Amino acid sequence: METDPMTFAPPPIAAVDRTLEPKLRAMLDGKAKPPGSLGRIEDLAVRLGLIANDLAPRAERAALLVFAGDHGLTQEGVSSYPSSVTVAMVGLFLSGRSSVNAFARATDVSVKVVDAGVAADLPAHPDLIDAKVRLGARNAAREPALTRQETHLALTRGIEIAGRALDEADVLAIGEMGIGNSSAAALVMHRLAPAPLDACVGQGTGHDAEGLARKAAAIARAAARSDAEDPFSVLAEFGGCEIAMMAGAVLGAAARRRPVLVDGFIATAAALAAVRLAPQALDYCVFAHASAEKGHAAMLTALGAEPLLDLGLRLGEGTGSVLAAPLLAAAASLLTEVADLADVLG
Ligand SMILES: Cc1cc2ncn([C@H]3O[C@H](COP(=O)(O)O)[C@@H](O)[C@H]3O)c2cc1C
Ligand SMILES: O=C(O)c1cccnc1
Repeated sequence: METDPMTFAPPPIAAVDRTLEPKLRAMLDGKAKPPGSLGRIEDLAVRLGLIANDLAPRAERAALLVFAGDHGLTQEGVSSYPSSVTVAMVGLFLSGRSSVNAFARATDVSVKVVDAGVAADLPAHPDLIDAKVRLGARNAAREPALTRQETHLALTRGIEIAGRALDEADVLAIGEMGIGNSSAAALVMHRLAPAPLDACVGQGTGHDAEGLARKAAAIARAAARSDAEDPFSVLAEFGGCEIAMMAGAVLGAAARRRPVLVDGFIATAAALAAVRLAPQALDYCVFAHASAEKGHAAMLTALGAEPLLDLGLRLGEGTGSVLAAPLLAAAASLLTEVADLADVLG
């Protein structure tokens, strides 16, 4: 494993070979349907073919990793919920009774939780991956959330964990749990989109006017503390454990030439960091949905990305990425299972 924190090198990621696109389009046009009649599902099928570099991509089996971590920034009152909700929700994910578990059962997606940096020791569980970098990121309003060594470790573990998940799945889906992480994500967006702070700060779990002003002021203090703008330093200063590890997971999936379904605002901030570390990683990201969180639309625009769904979700956990997983399976099956019109007409 790479250990020099000053020299994080993303894994090799191949840019997709677009010469395959006309072939994929011709295949889709030849199916037993009017050309283009399946709209954006056809575009998705093309993307999956390019990602796999294969005319018969696979996308039936999706695995969700929920990256969990805490944030010292919560000491500044940035969230309307206490940090203890993070560990409580991890327990709920493991008992199968959260929103994302319910959606994952409905869509046949497997769920594992990654302890990237929850601020409590967690008992072992078969669906819990212990990748803890530290017991919660530091308070970014006062000091860097992570050291460079910790950031390096988080990225590296994310790459490895994604690789292992993809030994048993075709598609990686990412989601997160971490009270305070909409603030961390706002800071990542601010530096890496880049965008003015007020375009990046939103409600998160929900706030009244006073709460939102307190959140914005804490985020402004964190931003004033560091002028970091390279992606590795931004993850260290502001991102924290689960955002840095999710960025690693995006790189890991891309290095394996597999699609990664990116959830809402916080997961997209992690994907943005991954793309700034390795621009080719963007070809492998499928943005699941347009979150209702302020800032998500502008972050997607900065990435040149168009989300699949628009359902007004603003939860996280991977709820949006899990709901989008069947669309990938359907798109791939268009290429692999649907007859050609010429064969039907004889
Ligand atoms: C019960 C509960 C379940 C959640 N599941 C996801 N989040 C979401 O809310 C958090 C981010 O919002 P903020 O920055 O305002 O704390 C993250 O944990 C995110 O995944 C939840 C939040 C709560 C309260
Ligand atoms: O878009 C998201 O993923 C989101 C929005 C608010 C709070 N938690 C997550």
